[in-house]
Amino acid sequence: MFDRLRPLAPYLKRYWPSLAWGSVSTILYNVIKVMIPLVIGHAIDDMQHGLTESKVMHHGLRLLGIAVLSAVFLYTTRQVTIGASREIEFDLRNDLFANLERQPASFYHTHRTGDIMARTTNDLSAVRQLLGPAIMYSANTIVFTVAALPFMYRISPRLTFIAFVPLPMASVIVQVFGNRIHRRFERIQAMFSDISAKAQENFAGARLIRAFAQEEAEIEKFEIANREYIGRSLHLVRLMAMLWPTLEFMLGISLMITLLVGGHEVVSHQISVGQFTSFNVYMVQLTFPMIAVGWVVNLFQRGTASIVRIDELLKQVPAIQDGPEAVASAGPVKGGIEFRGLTFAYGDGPDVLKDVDLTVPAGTSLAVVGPTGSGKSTLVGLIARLHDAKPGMVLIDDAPIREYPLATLREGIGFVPQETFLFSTTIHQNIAFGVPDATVEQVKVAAGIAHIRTEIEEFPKGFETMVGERGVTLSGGQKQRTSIARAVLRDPSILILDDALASVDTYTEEQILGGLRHVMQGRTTVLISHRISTARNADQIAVLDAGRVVELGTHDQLLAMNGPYAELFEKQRLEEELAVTR
Ligand SMILES: Nc1ncnc2c1ncn2[C@@H]1O[C@H](COP(=O)(O)OP(=O)(O)OP(=O)(O)O)[C@@H](O)[C@H]1O
Repeated sequence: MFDRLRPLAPYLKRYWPSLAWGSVSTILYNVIKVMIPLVIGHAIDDMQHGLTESKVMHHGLRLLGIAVLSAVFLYTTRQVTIGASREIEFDLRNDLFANLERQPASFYHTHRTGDIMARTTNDLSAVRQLLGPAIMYSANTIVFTVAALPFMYRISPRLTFIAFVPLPMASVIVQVFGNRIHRRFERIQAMFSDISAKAQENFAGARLIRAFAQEEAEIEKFEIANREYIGRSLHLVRLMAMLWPTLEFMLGISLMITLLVGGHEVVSHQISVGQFTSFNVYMVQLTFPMIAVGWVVNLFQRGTASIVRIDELLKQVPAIQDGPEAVASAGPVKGGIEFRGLTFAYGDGPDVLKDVDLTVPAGTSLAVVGPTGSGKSTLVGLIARLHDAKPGMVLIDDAPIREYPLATLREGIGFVPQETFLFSTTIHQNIAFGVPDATVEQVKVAAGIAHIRTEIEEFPKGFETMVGERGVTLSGGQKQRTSIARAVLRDPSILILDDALASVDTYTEEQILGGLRHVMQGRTTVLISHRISTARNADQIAVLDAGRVVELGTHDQLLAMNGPYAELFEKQRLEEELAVTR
């Protein structure tokens, strides 16, 4: 079990002063608590040998002193230990978030959001319980038992031995139960992740579910998963319900043995009534710490299961990060892009791009057209290192792309992805994302270039309008243009538009392209499109088909080739004519 706790070592080390102080408080608290039975024992013995008012007062004051001191140390124990567990929880949560934030997009394709959320909430809370209450209660039990044993032994070695006989049995029971609890808890946590993931997907895909009238079916599926979860939880509850009474029963037997054997020792004058009473008070004082062992074991089992799940996320090394070849002084990016004999596959999958040779001089534009699935998004994703090509296949300003630190590379790129994403905040904040010190005027200018400024200003709150869950829902085209404004505001050397004009009409498209042409003078633009109208003015147009560049040239050159581009152009021209005559 301790092996599994190893990931916590650096955190425990960081807070060792608190933990050390917590340990000192725990020891002092328990040492003081051990005095209570002794004082009571003395008081009872005094009753048999002429009790006076002053003696009563004396014992009373001693008990009061003990109560005050133990209260103080109990307070510091709880405050320091639970406080440290909260600090560690804080650090762990930050580290988890930071590591998740550095993961490439592919990580989120292979890990479900709900599962990640469950690990960062439920599992984290289980780890905190282990670090706080579990450690505190087990330390209390151990220290109190160690402190009380010599006193109990001094009263009667035989009685101590006999009273403690059932306890090893109790620990065996706890161990057996503990293993089962651990296994069941692991299954419960895994199921909880499943349920969270299911709920998250349902909320995110709410529109689709309504559109396909799948509410009832989804509710039913959720209910099945939920029933399974509760079934497994009840299994655990049953186990726990058996553990506690078993432990209490063992302690009851201990008390009974104490009464039988101790009573006999009192009758035969081996120990006094006061000593017998002290012994009993010790046994009662030990009851809760012993019962707590069962609960603590449960917390330990849960916590260790959870730390393993959290550690899996913490250990996840971002697949794309600065390597040894990154040159700290590289950059800033000027905008020259080259794909040299580029062949690329996702993981062990088939080649998605094959032998791509393309050069985009800084300050020029490249349009990429081609059928769906031909590799267009993959190609532009390689420029921002959203996925990594083999070394030497992608060059920026004639240097291998990996020589640029990721931050420098991405600072020089404005990326408008195919699927736009807006945060639940104001339109201003959404556009200024990545440029936190952008002025209101700069945001407005960027919105103007993306041809969305007037529409935003028509909202009652203008650029301060909230988007998403807490505000307005923008149309697909409005979202795309907000996303373009966001990329333009970064003042990038390379602007990448991945089918970013698909949701706007041809008139708006023309206006945006006109604005961009002006802004992007001297900078590099790469745009993906299904429409010839978007691509036709680019300095170069590459036609991709099944991962290969099948045609490359200007609009006029490609038309003259009479190949797939000319075919596409003709098809779209006819479609436009039909739309006009209809
Ligand atoms: N993350 C990924 N993991 C594995 N395969 C992927 C991944 N992303 C894309 N692919 C595969 O790579 C191929 C090219 O996809 P890509 O998105 O680059 O095409 P595209 O030309 O941009 O298509 P579209 O015009 O439909 O957006 C497709 O076969 C796709 O299934």
